[in-house]
Amino acid sequence: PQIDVEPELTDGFHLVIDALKLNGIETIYGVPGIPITDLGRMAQAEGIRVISFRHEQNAGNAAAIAGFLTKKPGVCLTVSAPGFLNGLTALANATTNCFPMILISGSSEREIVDLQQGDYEEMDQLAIAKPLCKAAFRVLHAEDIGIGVARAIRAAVSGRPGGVYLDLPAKLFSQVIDAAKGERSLVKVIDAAPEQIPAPSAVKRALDLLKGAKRPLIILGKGAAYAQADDEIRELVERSGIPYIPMSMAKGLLPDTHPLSAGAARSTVLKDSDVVLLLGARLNWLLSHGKGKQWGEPGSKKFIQVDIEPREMDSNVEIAAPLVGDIGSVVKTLLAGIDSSWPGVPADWTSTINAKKDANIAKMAAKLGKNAAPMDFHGALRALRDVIKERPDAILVNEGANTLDLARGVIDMYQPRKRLDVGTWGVMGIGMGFAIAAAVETGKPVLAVEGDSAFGFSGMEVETICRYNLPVCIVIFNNNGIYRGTDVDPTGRDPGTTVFVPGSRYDKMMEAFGGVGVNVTTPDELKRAVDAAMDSGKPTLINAEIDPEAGSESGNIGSLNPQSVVKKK
Ligand SMILES: Cc1ncc(Cn2c(C)c(CCOP(=O)(O)OP(=O)(O)O)sc2=O)c(N)n1
Ligand SMILES: Nc1ncnc2c1ncn2[C@@H]1O[C@H](COP(=O)(O)OP(=O)(O)O)[C@@H](O)[C@H]1O
Ligand SMILES: [Mg+2]
Repeated sequence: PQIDVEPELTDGFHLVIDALKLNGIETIYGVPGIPITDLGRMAQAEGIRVISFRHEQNAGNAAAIAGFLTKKPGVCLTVSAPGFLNGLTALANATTNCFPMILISGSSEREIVDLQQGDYEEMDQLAIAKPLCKAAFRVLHAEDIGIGVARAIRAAVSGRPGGVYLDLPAKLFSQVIDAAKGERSLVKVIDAAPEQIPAPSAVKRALDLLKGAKRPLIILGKGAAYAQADDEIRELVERSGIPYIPMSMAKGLLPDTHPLSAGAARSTVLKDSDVVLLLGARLNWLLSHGKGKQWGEPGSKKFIQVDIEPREMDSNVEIAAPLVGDIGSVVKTLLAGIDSSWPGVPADWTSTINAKKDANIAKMAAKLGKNAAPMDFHGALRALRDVIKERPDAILVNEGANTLDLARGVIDMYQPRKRLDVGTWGVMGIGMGFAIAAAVETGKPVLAVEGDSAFGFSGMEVETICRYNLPVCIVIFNNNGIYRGTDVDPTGRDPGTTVFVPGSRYDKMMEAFGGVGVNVTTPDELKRAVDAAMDSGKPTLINAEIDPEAGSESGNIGSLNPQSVVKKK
């Protein structure tokens, strides 16, 4: 007798999970809710680590930095409409910073959205996401899930990495198809981020320029950190003898204490260099667009730019030697050209730099000595500088204004991809998302150095940090306000617009969820508390009391703020 065998079936839920696992996605950062609550549960049950946050922006920031750290796209999963919108800031920030991530959001049914009939959380998410990210796709049929996930992964990591939006309407998940057909529909992405070998003519043009330089400079950007070509980059600096400056998230590619680091002589080398080799760094506002007095006489510079994105060339100033390719491939070919014929770097250039460096390091040292209460930024930062020197594999997350600008210059980094901060946008709120993903992706201890305002953008995630028992030590530089803690309302009615509750104790927040809370008033107390946190690996929040008078408005970028010239009568 014919035994009717039920054909084995699969559905949208399982196909999404199978597609992610097939492509090596091991973690999802998100916030549960309709229509993706069960997707998260099922993913967890099938071995994907699912980290549930308190706000989608933080989950998105976690996914973005996971992408930067691993070169695999970080995945953020949200509900439709408001959850999707909360994830968009992180998706746009990832795209701006060239971090590979995929924002997967559930969405309303097309037929209802397109007729604007008022679905639950109705929004045309795909249309809204498109202008804010590198690529955006929607999947309507279960048999297309494999291709949809594959396209999202390749778009996120190939060429210039960036944010990708993947729109999954609610009805897709419960669509059922034959299991064998489903299996065949899955795509394992081959060579998602293909090497892009530079043209030999472009390499020769760049080398000729470098060989003729009297005062060459290398600028390492976070693209160079992302490339994970650490040995080649170090070899390029050391074999050529060319001084370098690291942009913020490129610090640690070579130790900041390296003899060829010109970080402490930044203004000298930007002004007096004659050939500048940009490695994964854009000439955007962070480098004054390659123009103006800090770059010396107009036309006094020749730029060589190494970038995977051809259209980056000439974005701000003329690039004399564009070198298009992935940094690993480009640096390998440059190294091949730095052989016995390499003329080396003129001694007067390196000695000029060293003299300037020594003077600036001495000036800084004088500021770091104070060990009293109330702490100023420099006293507190000296303690944290010593922690990182003793624990070079700890990951430093940093945001704020003074807390960011001063920490960048004081805390030396010794290993690549260990400093994670506000990046190209200078966005506040990345702190806890970055700290959580850094701990989850690397297992290393994380030190998050936060301005008290900056912390406030993502501070509710201290509960998430406790729930997963992550080795995160948060230090809040509590100067009682944004930039400073001294503004007053001239009418006397309210507090000033940039101050907070005096004497606030953020450490009590961490205690509320079972973590360790500490209040410190001197650098020595701060050092002891951070060391204890690093040794214990327990979630810790240290409330570091900083003098509200310390610091300056908007840190180093106060000049960007428009000032009113009209004094109202
Ligand atoms: C999303 C967002 N909102 C607001 C700002 C403006 N902003 C804000 C609000 C900063 C916080 C500075 O205060 P802080 O307490 O974090 O640091 P310091 O007091 O140590 O300077 S720094 C800065 O540029 C921003 N960059 N990003
Ligand atoms: N693997 C890579 N190879 C080459 N260039 C890369 C790679 N990954 C990213 N990039 C480029 O690196 C640049 C990073 O610049 P930017 O974010 O301005 O760095 P920073 O802010 O540190 O100066 C981007 O233009 C991006 O296209
Ligand atoms: Mg502050």
